[in-house]
Amino acid sequence: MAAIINVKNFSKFYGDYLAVEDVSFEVEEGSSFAFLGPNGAGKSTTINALCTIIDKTSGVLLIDGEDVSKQQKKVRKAIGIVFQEPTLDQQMTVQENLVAHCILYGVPRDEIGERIGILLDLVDLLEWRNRTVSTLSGGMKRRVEIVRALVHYPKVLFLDEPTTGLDPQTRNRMWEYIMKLQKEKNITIFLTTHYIEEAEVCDRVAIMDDGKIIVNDTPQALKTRYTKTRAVLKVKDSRKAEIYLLQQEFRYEKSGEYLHLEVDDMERFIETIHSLKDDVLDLEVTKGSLNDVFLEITGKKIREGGDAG
Ligand SMILES: Nc1ncnc2c1ncn2[C@@H]1O[C@H](COP(=O)(O)OP(=O)(O)OP(=O)(O)O)[C@@H](O)[C@H]1O
Repeated sequence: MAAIINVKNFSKFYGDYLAVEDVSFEVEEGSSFAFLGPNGAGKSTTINALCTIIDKTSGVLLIDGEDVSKQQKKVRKAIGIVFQEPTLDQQMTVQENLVAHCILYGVPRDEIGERIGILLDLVDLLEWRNRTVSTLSGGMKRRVEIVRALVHYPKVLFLDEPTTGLDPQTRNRMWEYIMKLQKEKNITIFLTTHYIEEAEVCDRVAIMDDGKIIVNDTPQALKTRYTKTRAVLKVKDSRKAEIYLLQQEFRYEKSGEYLHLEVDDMERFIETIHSLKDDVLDLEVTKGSLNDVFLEITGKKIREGGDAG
């Protein structure tokens, strides 16, 4: 698949301060890409440069083949943005906010009503279209913002901490809506978040620290590379199993009926389980979490300074 976002050697100085240093990455069309990092890592700077809100110091940033510094109008039409801070007009109705956005983005007038209707329906807000925004809940407002970001049919949707401050249930529902919209419209999602479970369901995860991208891979590959796989084993004859594990040089701990071990070499582990198969009563194998990956790479917890919601 082709890359729809293409960043090469991007750097950004604020005065003398180098906030982003020589960052390169690509995002495939139709995929979801989570951009993680501790506070001050340079995520907003990168997203703002891609969204034409700030200019780069050096490098090349392309969206759908267009240079974000030179083709700002084209790029703005190709993207939708949902920021953490709400930007809807509180005194206007849902419909009025969305129509104003459509006009600004040159959506053909005879399509405006239908597009708004379809998208509001997808996020279960059709019957709220004539309500004043100030009367909606936080989660509903955020859904309206997502509809607004999509109503001009962008190819890329930028979500900068879109669910911060929402309760866990609303966050889950929001995320379901986002995934549904992504599938139906084949939109590319570029997400920054402090909630690791939102990154977990993305196709790729990049972790930024101190202005640089440290890793960029699938969640599964990151977990395999940066965390330990652990196994918990229950056997009929624990002495026999323990002797075998020691012979095979596995480190293990005993806890009640269970043996806990670290799996450094999956092939050797599978062979071991195969040899013990007549004795094994129960087996659970778990990889470390994306949280563990984040901690291993940055030395910080992802929610440090983030919203604890
Ligand atoms: N306008 C600015 N002027 C000077 N320094 C800035 C400016 N904007 C950001 N910075 C600095 O650049 C660095 C990167 O900031 P940025 O906002 O991109 O980080 P972030 O990863 O988005 O952090 P957060 O998770 O807190 O939003 C930080 O050290 C920040 O203080």
